[in-house]
Amino acid sequence: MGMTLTEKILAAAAGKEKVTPGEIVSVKVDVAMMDDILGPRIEIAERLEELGAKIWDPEKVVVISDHYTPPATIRQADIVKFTREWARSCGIRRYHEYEGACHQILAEKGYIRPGMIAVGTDSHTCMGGAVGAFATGIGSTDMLGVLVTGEIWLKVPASIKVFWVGKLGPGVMAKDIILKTCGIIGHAGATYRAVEFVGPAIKELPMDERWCIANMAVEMGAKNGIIEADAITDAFLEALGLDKGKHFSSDPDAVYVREISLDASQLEPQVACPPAVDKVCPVNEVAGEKINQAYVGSCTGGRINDLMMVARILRGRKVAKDTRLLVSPASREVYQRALKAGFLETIADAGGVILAPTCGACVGAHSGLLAGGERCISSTNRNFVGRMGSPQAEIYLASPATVAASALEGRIADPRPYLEG
Ligand SMILES: CC(C)[C@H](C(=O)O)[C@@H](O)C(=O)O
Ligand code: SF4
Repeated sequence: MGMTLTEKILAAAAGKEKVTPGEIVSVKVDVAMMDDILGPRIEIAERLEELGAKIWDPEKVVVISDHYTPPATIRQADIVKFTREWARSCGIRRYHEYEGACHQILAEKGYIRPGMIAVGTDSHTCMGGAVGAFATGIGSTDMLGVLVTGEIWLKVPASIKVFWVGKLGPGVMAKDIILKTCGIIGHAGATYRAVEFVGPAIKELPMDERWCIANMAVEMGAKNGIIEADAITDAFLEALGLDKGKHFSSDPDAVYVREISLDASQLEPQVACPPAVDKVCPVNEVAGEKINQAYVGSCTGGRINDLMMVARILRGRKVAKDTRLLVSPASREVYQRALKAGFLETIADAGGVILAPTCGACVGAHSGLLAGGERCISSTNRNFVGRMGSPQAEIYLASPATVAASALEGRIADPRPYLEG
């Protein structure tokens, strides 16, 4: 009986020929990421000191201050200062702040590569699976164990295969693929599972779009989301001057606990309705709902490909009166590329407001952008009560294309008419 991609990566990292779902293995970690909000300040620094323990390999540790940059309170500023000083004191060279969301930094710097084991103190660390690595979010206690030993124990997750055939139509994006998938599997339907995305519709996606899909695996409860590395992955890493890593692929006779087959050519733009990520429907079922705010940003939907799509829809048009369009590039690097490409100018000319690259708005770390009774459509990954501000505000999740079209109309809108011709 063969192994799946996830099982093969875990077997190699555990130094074993074979692993089976449910088995407990100890694997060597290649990348350990901590962010400011759940990183060293949450007991890790203190416990390491108490233990008199050293970090097993500072070169494999990445620390990123992103949730609290820019700080909205003095306490947040203190946390960023503590995180920065701790990283320096431990000789951690790869410390980043004011550069954007942690998962985008891990991605665009090529810190995570095919075949690697990557762990991070943030639930969307699974985004690293987009390059054919095993990447998962862990808590601070587990991270303490990783920092001291360089290993982590894992229960091998059984795999779900999501097979996407066909080709996405104009105005339909990877976010629509992952929202549709979340709607089918449900917010807990992949609990402690690996979700492997395969098929021609996935294979033709550029890296920017693959990150979005792997990022939201955790919104189905998944342990990890993963896309097999291929020539597109290699080209992405080559452009960074990095090695291709170790490519693995699922055996033809690999065993999956569930297999779902979907057709991207039939896929319409999707929307996740408040207050759950799996309350998903085609955009036209909620089109016309008034919105007060449209948000483009985050590690899910703030990349250059997203900003290019937003600029394409906004070009020569104006954001609706009484509607706020806020755009936060996923990282400083994306910001600079979008500036050079003129996308930010186009967005600003249409009436969009460009915010700094930050987690802040996505997770309400800036004490929230939304007042009670307001409605926002957002390219982010969570729409829980109170996520972006008032508990009486509502958040719809959608692709950057749908967000842009909705900003123009001041109501939830299908982006496809804006892309015809
Ligand atoms: C605040 C942080 C712990 C959280 C996460 O782990 O995902 C955040 O990044 C989020 O998006 O909700
Ligand atoms: S989901 Fe939002 S808050 Fe969480 S890491 Fe990504 S950008 Fe930051």
